[in-house]
Amino acid sequence: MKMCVLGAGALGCAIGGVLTEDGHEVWLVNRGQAHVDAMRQAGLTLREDGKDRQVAVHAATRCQDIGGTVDLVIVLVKSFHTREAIESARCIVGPHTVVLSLQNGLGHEDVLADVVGREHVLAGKTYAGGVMLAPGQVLVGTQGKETLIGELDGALSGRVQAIAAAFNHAGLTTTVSDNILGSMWDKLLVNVATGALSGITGLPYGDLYAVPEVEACAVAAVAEAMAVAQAAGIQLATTEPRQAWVKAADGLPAAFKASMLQSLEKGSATEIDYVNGAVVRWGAKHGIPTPVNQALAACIKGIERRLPR
Ligand SMILES: NC(=O)C1=CN([C@@H]2O[C@H](COP(=O)(O)OP(=O)(O)OC[C@H]3O[C@@H](n4cnc5c(N)ncnc54)[C@H](OP(=O)(O)O)[C@@H]3O)[C@@H](O)[C@H]2O)C=CC1
Ligand SMILES: CC(C)(CO)C(=O)C(=O)O
Repeated sequence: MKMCVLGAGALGCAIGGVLTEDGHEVWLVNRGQAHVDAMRQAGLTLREDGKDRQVAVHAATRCQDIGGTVDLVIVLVKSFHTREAIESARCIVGPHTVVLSLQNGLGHEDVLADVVGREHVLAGKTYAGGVMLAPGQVLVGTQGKETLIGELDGALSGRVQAIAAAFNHAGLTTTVSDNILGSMWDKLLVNVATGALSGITGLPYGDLYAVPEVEACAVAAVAEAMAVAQAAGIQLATTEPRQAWVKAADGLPAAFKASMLQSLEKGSATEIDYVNGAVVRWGAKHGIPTPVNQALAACIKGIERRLPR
């Protein structure tokens, strides 16, 4: 399959790297010249289980450099860059191209559909992870981590099954979901549990999980989000709020920092509007109060305001 990872940063390089190793023609598109130059010169370095391996990859700063359309675009820019990124990728979207977001949070599919047309768009979420170590080098956390993908209408189409088969063959444990909205909300609950609280406290997981008041707040935020999902008719696999809190730390070391904290430490904006902010918006639409998520979002917005501009 010919693919493009649009926004090949921490997670995009982890996923794009293993797909390349499995023989796919994968273009890693990232606007950062230093990162692209490093990948072109020395290949992409994947660090997994303490060992490094080099993968020869196609890397570009612009989709125009790919030459022609692709079968699959995997969107992995941060949420607030989605529109700009997909607009720059129109030249690689042909009549049969599928566009799949694996980003955290809610709302990306509408933005993608707006630009390329809803018929091109699949939805997805992943529990895989990646950390940028240096330009051209990423820490890969894909083994045993589930990815769920699906058609927006729940159809078990040939194209979604073909993509799942390709991902599975490459070692990305992937399931086709006939309830992708539910799967997306299950992942949202995981991010609601720890994202904002990590960002506000500045704590890595080992310390975050040692504070009972933090856990109580996380569980309350997830409970609100579950009430919103229920009012919106979303079918969740999560049956009680604490599951999301436990799942958020599954297999991660004590030193792990949630992506929201990593963003703030880099001086970047966070995806709060697409995570707790999405819960607040959906809550308002369905008449469910969301004071905990509102407070968490407000605190992160305040912290973002302090960042140097
Ligand atoms: N990292 C992880 O473990 C996980 C991440 N996710 C989700 O995946 C998404 C990506 O996260 P992550 O990989 O951590 O983020 P990164 O910031 O590491 O990667 C995104 C990259 O996309 C680049 N970019 C932004 N706009 C464009 C553009 N128009 N064209 C090309 N490149 C662009 C960014 O450049 P610049 O830095 O200049 O903005 C950045 O290098 C997020 O939604 C996140 O929530 C989900 C699960 C786990
Ligand atoms: C790793 C995980 C699942 C939970 O912290 C995550 O998605 C994030 O940090 O954004």
